Amino acid sequence: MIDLRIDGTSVWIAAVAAAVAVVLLLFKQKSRGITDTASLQRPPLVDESPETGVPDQGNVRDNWLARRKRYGNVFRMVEPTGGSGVYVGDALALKDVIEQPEHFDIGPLHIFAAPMWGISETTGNWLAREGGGINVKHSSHLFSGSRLASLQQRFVDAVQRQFERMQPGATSDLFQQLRVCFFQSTVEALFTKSFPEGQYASFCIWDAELNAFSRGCPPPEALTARDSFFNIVLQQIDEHLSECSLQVRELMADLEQKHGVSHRDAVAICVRTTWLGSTQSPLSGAWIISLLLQQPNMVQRLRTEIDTFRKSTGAPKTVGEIAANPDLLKGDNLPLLDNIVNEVLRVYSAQNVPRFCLQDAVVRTLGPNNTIVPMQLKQGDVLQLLFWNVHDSQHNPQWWPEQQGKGIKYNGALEPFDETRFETDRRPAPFKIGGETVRTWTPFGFGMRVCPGRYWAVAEIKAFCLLFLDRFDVSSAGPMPRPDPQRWIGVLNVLDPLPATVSLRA
Ligand code: HEM
Repeated sequence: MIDLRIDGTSVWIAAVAAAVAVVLLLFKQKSRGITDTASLQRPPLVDESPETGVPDQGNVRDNWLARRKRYGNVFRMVEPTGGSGVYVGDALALKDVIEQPEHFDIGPLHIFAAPMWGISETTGNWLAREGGGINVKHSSHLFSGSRLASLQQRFVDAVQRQFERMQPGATSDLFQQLRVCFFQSTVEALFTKSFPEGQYASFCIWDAELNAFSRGCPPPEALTARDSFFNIVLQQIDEHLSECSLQVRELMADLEQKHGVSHRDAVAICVRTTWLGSTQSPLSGAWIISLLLQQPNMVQRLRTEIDTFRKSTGAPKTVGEIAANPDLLKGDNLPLLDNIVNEVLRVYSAQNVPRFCLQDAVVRTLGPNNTIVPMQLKQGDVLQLLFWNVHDSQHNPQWWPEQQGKGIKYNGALEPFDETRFETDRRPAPFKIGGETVRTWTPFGFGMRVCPGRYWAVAEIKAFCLLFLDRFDVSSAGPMPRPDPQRWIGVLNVLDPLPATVSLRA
């Protein structure tokens, strides 16, 4: 997931703005034929909000909330560095952006972000043009159907190996332990069982520095961490390709043979996909178990749900067999688990993805009483699409109504956790405006750039949860850890440890 933070220290946006001239040149040809709003009656520019407009709140999350309170769901922010970005958290404006890829593209941003994964300038340019779309489309194919099933089986085998090694009886930071297990299982599933252990701490150092890589000045320790991860992936591919997942083998073959990407760059694109698959999912897995430990009654209900389902499947299946089969994990079979995963994605996953405005364009935003307020975006604007803002139940109670007595607001979370809001009769529906349908639930984005790993993400989070509950009991769990308000945008990082003792279930 693309994690571009809006903290005061970030000069990412400034770097992008400074390079706009280059990008515009690159995209001159592409922009031909796009309607220029000069010929239309111009709606107002997205409000310009001077940096001084809202006092610094001390962390990324509270800065965002204060700005939203003052400027609404779509606003231009002038960063302390002088660069500017437009934050789009309005359901209708998001639709307009996503559905006009000819106006709003992620492509140019690939050029700046390429060093994050060791992608060369040439391939960064290819990704910025046709390569980005090709890669997302091919990845969607790789992470679905029978290919997904084989990857999921590898993931489940890897989780079981990890869980076998967990020390029952010891008290430790369970949140951290779970993240590590999930991460290791992900890389073993994608590559091989011999993927060296102990990489997660270094991965996190690198993962936190997308902004710095994008502006060309990563800290030395992040560069070392990236290179170390890159070299392990390179070694896995060069020395054990036949043992790697279908996903890795087919991605490499497609990039090298069909698109003429160099071997090193094909590896770098694999590194990028692995990174995208290893940032959010391990955190989501750890958040879900942490939440369950706060609600023993929910654990009991989940165990009953899985037992009932196991027995209903003709020849009874083991939990491992169910966890390895993405079809069996679907919401119709295990509705409580499905609702919990959705609510984790809603409350503990603050989605933020960037787009670049290729040509002056108008987007519609929602005004009071279902009115439509058009706003103008300028060529060169860097947009941050905030899907999570639409999911915010406190901010949008019309789509996410609360029910008396339901939901628990945990320490540091912005809103109550209430998995019942995804039950059939409460499930969020898209809303209609003038006969047009607008989405209100998009944890993986939508349209041409929708997350190609979404089915795997959901299947692996569910499998991780089921395998854990099947194998372990937990005692003396500490309180729910708080999400880190400084690392707000992207799936939420954790601020506190979760001390807990695991024991094997009888
Ligand atoms: C909880 C887990 C995850 C969440 C919430 C998530 C969410 C997202 C979102 C919101 C986007 C951007 C969509 C857009 O630009 O409009 C995205 C892109 C992407 N995700 Fe995921 N994702 C998750 C897990 C995964 C996994 C497991 C993989 C695969 C290993 C993956 C691979 C990708 C790729 C390849 C892209 C496309 C980036 C591009 O445009 O080139 N994601 N994801």
